[in-house]
Amino acid sequence: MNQPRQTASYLSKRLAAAGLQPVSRYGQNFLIDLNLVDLIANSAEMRKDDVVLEIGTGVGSLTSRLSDAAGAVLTIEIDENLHRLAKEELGWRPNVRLLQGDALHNKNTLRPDMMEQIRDAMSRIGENARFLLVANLPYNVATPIISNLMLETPSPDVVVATIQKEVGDRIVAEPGSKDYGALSVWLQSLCKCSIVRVLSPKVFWPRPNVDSAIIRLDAQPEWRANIPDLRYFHETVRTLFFHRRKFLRSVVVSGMKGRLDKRQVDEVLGSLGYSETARTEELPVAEIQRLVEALRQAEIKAKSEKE
Ligand SMILES: C[S@@+](CC[C@H](N)C(=O)[O-])C[C@H]1O[C@@H](n2cnc3c(N)ncnc32)[C@H](O)[C@@H]1O
Repeated sequence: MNQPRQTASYLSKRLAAAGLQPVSRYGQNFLIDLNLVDLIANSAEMRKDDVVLEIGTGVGSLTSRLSDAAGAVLTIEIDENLHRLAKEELGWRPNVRLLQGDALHNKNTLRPDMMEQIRDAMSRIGENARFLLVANLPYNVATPIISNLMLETPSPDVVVATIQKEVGDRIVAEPGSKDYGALSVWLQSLCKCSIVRVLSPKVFWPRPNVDSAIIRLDAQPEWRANIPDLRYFHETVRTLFFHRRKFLRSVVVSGMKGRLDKRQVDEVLGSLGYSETARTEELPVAEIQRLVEALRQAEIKAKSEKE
């Protein structure tokens, strides 16, 4: 089967022939530079024992490259019309499964049957199977998709995704910078994070209003194993960055309300040597991990004292 020639005019004609137009609420900005579609696929360094999840099939141009390189591809598209078009293009490929629907079950969870299919595909491939997310993600849901995927079983070994550049900057941000926040700490605690390429709006049709970036995340299982309670860590990091401008002490006191009192919070912060004027956004990732674990232990102690 011929690969679609993904230029803006090819795509607009193809959609028009099906009576369709890009739907902006679904973040339908299609990559029209085939070299960049290749760059995304190549950056993932796929193997035949990889199971790849693609969120946002579109008309399937990245999907066909994923199918060529990986063992199995599960691709999901929210738009019924695009799902139908992609099925016509890709339906003959034995290692591609196309799902129609929302990849997110709600803002904190991915669609359970999608994850079930990933697990099934991995068990079919066997013990060397890896799980990858490779996608040109819809920008409005890129952050919950990547963040929540890290809490799933399996979580991805590698993520290569096109996202809004601003989100990419937040992912790789260093402590003390304006972009450093909960997303940086969460993902940098679990993965080596890098920006592969910044993309101008020109390489998409229709053009988005913002720059984009291809990011790559490489999971580090030994880092993950150092975090005793991932869900607690995820939630608490979000709490710590909720009020960026406040001092750490007042952020922790308000975030831990009903769980730890002021004296208990001061004990934790004192034991870690934080001054009155410390701020969360200045703390390196490893220090935030230490702080969250100390808060968790203090909560466990406080609960056991109540009982
Ligand atoms: C940026 S486009 C990428 C399309 C194609 N993969 C490409 O590279 O040109 C994002 C796609 O995700 C789809 N989409 C948006 N929200 C979605 C969601 N919650 N679940 C699944 N697909 C979604 C859109 O309809 C759109 O086709």
